[in-house]
Amino acid sequence: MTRAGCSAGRHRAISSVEVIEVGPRDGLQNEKVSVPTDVKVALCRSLVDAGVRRIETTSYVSPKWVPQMSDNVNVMEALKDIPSGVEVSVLTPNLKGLENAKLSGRVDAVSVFGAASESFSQKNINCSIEESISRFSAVAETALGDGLKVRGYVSCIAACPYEGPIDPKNVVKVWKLLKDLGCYEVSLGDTIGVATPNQISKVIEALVAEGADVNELAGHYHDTCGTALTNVLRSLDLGLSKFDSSAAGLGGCPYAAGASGNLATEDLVYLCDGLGIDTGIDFGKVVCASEATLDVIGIGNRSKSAQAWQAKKQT
Ligand SMILES: CC(C)(COP(=O)([O-])OP(=O)([O-])OC[C@H]1O[C@@H](n2cnc3c(N)ncnc32)[C@H](O)[C@@H]1OP(=O)([O-])[O-])[C@@H](O)C(=O)NCCC(=O)NCCSC(=O)C[C@@](C)(O)CC(=O)[O-]
Repeated sequence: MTRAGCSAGRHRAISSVEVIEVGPRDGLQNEKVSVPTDVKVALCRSLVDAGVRRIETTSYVSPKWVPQMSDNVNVMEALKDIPSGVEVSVLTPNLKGLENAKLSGRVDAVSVFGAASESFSQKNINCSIEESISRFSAVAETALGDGLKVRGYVSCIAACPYEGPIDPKNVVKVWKLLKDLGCYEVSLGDTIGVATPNQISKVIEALVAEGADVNELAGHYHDTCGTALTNVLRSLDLGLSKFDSSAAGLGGCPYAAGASGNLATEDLVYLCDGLGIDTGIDFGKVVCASEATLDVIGIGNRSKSAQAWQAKKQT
């Protein structure tokens, strides 16, 4: 049976998936409980020990806007010795963020984060899309000149918490601008976690029609409506092999009310393991990696596969 807009079963041709662990940043930026620096650092280390090879450790944003990330300098100082084979990335919305990130000495890639919605751009980074691109341009030029990689995000690829549905054309517009700045990869954010697979297809197909290389796109799907994994499956069908996820399904966005956590890394790994797709990540180790963080926050693991694994372990 062929699904609309894609050939069924193409995911079987993908033999490995790159997991970009965003829990320490996207996961923790929105938690009400402030997580101590040493707990964040231990989370990052345990995730790397579980096999994570790309990790977004923190963000260099205004501490007034996102106080949960205000210990960025200390987090990065403690992570200086993360093995060189692990790509460490951080969010940098402007030159001030970039300059601070560079001081850490252990950042491989910086991420600029734009949106396909004007309202979200204003709420999230206090400027229009056009102004954000001009700021990102300065960040990208300096970062690339300093030998850093630059990653791009497009938020609200399917819907915006303030404007509702978003036309894929707006996603294409921002993707092009980010690509022109020199982003090696653009992460497609279903920021409020409402997209369904056909919407994801429309966005990816619109990008590919305008020349996007699927190897330079990543899926960043929140799981508010329980569709994140199905969106991964559809993305695999369409050739994507890079996905952002968050240990234990932590997360949300401070400027997207009601948005729940990211796709859980455990669920992504469980799916890939079942499909015979290599992630390099040990499922049991990644479940254990977030335990101390969850204890501090006072919540359980939000991943269904992790919950099942934990229940089985207790019997
Ligand atoms: C972008 C700004 C800084 C503009 O904020 P602003 O207030 O317009 O900036 P400003 O240039 O007017 O500066 C105001 C103050 O902020 C300081 N400042 C200025 N820049 C920095 C910086 N880099 N680091 C530290 N401090 C900074 C600056 O020094 C000044 O300090 P003051 O003089 O008042 O003491 C602000 O709006 C901000 O920090 N926003 C937070 C954005 C954020 O982190 N959002 C959540 C992440 S995005 C997301 O979750 C979506 C994503 C990526 O996951 C994908 C998806 O799911 O879709």
